[in-house]
This record gives sequence, structure tokens and C-alpha cells, in this order.
Amino acid sequence: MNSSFSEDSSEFHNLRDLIYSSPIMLFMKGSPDFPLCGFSKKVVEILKFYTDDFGFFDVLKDDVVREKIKIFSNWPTFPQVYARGELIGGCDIVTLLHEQGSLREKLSVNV
Ligand SMILES: N[C@@H](CCC(=O)N[C@@H](CS)C(=O)NCC(=O)O)C(=O)O
Repeated sequence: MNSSFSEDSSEFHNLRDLIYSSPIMLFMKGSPDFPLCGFSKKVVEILKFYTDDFGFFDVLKDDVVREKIKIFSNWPTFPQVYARGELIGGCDIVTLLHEQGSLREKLSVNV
């Protein structure tokens, strides 16, 4: 695999487009209906507490996205939760924010 990655590359823009493809975007293993990792499963459960309206991308189905988004966001694991293009974090951070009561604001969910 060609691992070169620059901000000028079309891959960068494709990745950005993907991250922005939904106001809340979850990069996970499996799907919300069938998570294939306990960390992804937990984050789906937490997100669903606030809304069912989020996009997802299954990184197990695309090794290029799986590796490049780690570099792009400087975040080495999945799940990764984004709100309006901004990385919120993975399972630990999302769980903590949920428990602290500040996740709703981070997600900008008005429900
Ligand atoms: N502490 C992490 C746990 C997530 C984690 O360790 N994920 C691993 C195993 S599912 C991972 O994504 N590894 C990189 C990979 O599989 O590409 C979090 O808070 O999200």
C-alpha cells in the first residue's frame, strides 16, 4: 500500500468529505446494527441515547480509510466520533463525556 499522504492529495479531500458527510459521523468496526467490536458497540449505544441520526463508516471494509484516518486525525484506534467534522474522541472519551453530562453539547444535538 502506498502510505504517502499529503494535504494536497485527493485522498485527503475524500477523507474530509467522508468525515463531514453527516453532522455526527462514527468510524467504527461493523455497523450500528451489528457492531464487530465492544468499543464500537458501546459508542453506538451511547450515541443512540441522544439520537438515531448519525452516519457511520465501517473501517473493516476499507483498509485505506482505516489507516489514513488514523494519520489524518492523529488518533490510532476505532471507534472515532466526529461532530461537524471535529473529532470528539473514541470510546473512553465519549463514555466520560456522557457520564459528565457534556456529550449532548459536544454533539450539538438539540433533543
Ligand atoms: N481506548 C480506546 C479503545 C479502542 C481500541 O483500542 N480500538 C482498537 C481495537 S478495536 C483499534 O481500533 N485498533 C486499531 C485498528 O484496529 O486499526 C477508545 O477509547 O476508543
